[in-house]
Amino acid sequence: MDIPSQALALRKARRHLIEHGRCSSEHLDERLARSWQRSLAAGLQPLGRFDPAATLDTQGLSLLRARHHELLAHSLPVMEYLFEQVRHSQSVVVLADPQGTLMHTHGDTHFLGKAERIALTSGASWHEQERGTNAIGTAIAELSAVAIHGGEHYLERNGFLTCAAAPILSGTGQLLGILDISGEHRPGHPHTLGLVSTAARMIENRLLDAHSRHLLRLHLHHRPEGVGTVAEGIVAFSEDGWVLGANHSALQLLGIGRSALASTRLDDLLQPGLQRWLDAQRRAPDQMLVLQRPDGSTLYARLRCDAPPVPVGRAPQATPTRPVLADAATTDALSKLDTGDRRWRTAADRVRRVLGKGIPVLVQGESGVGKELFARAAHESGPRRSGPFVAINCAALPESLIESELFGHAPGAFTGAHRHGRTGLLRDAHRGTLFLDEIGDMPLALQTRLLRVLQERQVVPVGASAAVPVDFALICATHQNLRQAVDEGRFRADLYYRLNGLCVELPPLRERSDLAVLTQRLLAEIEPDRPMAVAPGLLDTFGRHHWPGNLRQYASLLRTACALMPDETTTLDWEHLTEDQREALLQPAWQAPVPVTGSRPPQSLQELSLSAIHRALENSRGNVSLAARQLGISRQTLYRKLGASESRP
Ligand SMILES: Nc1ncnc2c1ncn2[C@@H]1O[C@H](COP(=O)(O)OP(=O)(O)OP(=O)(O)O)[C@@H](O)[C@H]1O
Repeated sequence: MDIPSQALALRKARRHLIEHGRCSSEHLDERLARSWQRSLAAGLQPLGRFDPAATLDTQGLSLLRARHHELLAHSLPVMEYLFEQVRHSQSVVVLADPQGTLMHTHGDTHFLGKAERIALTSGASWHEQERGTNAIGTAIAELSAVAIHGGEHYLERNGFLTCAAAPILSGTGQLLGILDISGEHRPGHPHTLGLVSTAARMIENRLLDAHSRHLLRLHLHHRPEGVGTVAEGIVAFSEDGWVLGANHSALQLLGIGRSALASTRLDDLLQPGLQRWLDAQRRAPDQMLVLQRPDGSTLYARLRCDAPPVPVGRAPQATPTRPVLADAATTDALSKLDTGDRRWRTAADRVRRVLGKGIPVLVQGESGVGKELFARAAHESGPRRSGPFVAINCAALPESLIESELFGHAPGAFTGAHRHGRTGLLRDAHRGTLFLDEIGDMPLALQTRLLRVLQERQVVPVGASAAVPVDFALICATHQNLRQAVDEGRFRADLYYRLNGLCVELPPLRERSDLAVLTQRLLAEIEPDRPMAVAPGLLDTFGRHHWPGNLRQYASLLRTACALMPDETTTLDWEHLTEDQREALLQPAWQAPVPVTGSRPPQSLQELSLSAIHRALENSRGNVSLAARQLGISRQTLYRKLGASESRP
């Protein structure tokens, strides 16, 4: 149909709808007819007004953004790029959650004013049930990219809009969100749908990569030059070759549907088999693999693995167990803390297996790695979650009080005792979880009493004669090497074995592979109302820092930096850090190898100046003021030059 006859058909369909209160499929294409039908069934009137109650308040919006922080983090740069492409077309770029609630809008300020009047602002819902046919709502209903122009909108009041939206899917096909461009309805936005679909693919690929860090990934295409582009297929698979996730292009290239995920092995789809690729990759990590499909066609691929690859020569399993899909896996409290680090995830998976089985858990890790948060999440993920979680820091309790605090005491048991007695923390944890932090610091005499409680499952309060039964799950934590404490006689061996049912170790921050996502999570918690990001150069510096205080120190740095940032700023950069923080972050620079030049001489003026800065920092042993004085530049210029170099790809 040409444009005038389309417009005529649409007018007829609308008249029919208004006059007869029914949809006429005669004048509409199938998809539009389905959507109008759904809008009608939702009780919406084409000439009706929208209900303002469908907009989230600030708190609701903050919660929504916190819940989707990872999607937001990966989408924001793409949205900015997308907006550059439509800058002069009176448009906004919008990200909505899977229910059609707008989470972020980026756009033309003039049009944003207008958009605000039609509720195209964060917090508003554009679900079909609320607003009838529109690109966001209809893309959700149809689970495909959709453009809705002018009068195709079900509500007449939205007829001045043209919108194009594409779903963003996870590697297992779960709807994560909707990307949309909405603008004034004018003829001639022919490329917008393609643009928004490509941008959605970019976000999907970034998310799939981020979510699959713990898996092996093949990036493939039917041309070698296509690998690494937005058109590439990405397939994520387990070490024993089960396909666990794939983007749309990969499904097409491999000739499989989503239903094949978790039930198909790559060896059945591509030759030569997995072990040969792993061996090839080990010999030449960046080489392009040439793979054959069963129909004889060729695919080119690069293998990526952030985790250590399978040992060479490992025999393929005869009957590998079918895996559980990541999305179908738990959405418990532990998984909410999981930001993708493989060691952290392994610890969480192991703890999940023993929850509710009466096996004590010992969490080890440096101070500030999040042991208590982990223990609390483990409690909330297990069958005792409706019971209490009682956390005791054994190092912080005064020795004179620790016994009565833990075991309770009878009324008037000693001078200063509570008149009515105390139940004690062990009994407070009844039917819940007792978390003993810094267990390595518990005095030896108390270790003996604790051991008795754990063996007999009952407590005798101080000054009482009768024992009281207790029933709690036990999680202990320590930053000490308990085994060594046992060897040195500071910790009872029998208690150590009793506590150590399952021992897991949480990685220090400097060794985590998920810094970007973790940062995003922390920022979303600190600033739920601002979609924040860290400048890439600064994030690289964070990634190289030693972080002796681990997550506690990092969260505190981010918190201070966010507080110092102007309200309208959303990218955290060097200038938002305090002087002390900048100094501390640059401290390791003099220890690290000079990053730019390596063994080759500097190739440009910028490299030359950077190499001079690193040398000066080396000479001043990290003292920035001294290095700047030696170079004859201000401290600000030194930071700026370092920052600029770090944000270069
Ligand atoms: N996954 C996380 N997300 C957000 N914040 C976190 C996370 N893990 C830790 N933190 C932050 O780090 C701080 C320290 O966490 P936590 O007290 O659980 O560490 P810890 O290992 O038990 O420390 P310590 O050994 O000193 O007792 C918390 O107050 C919190 O601010």
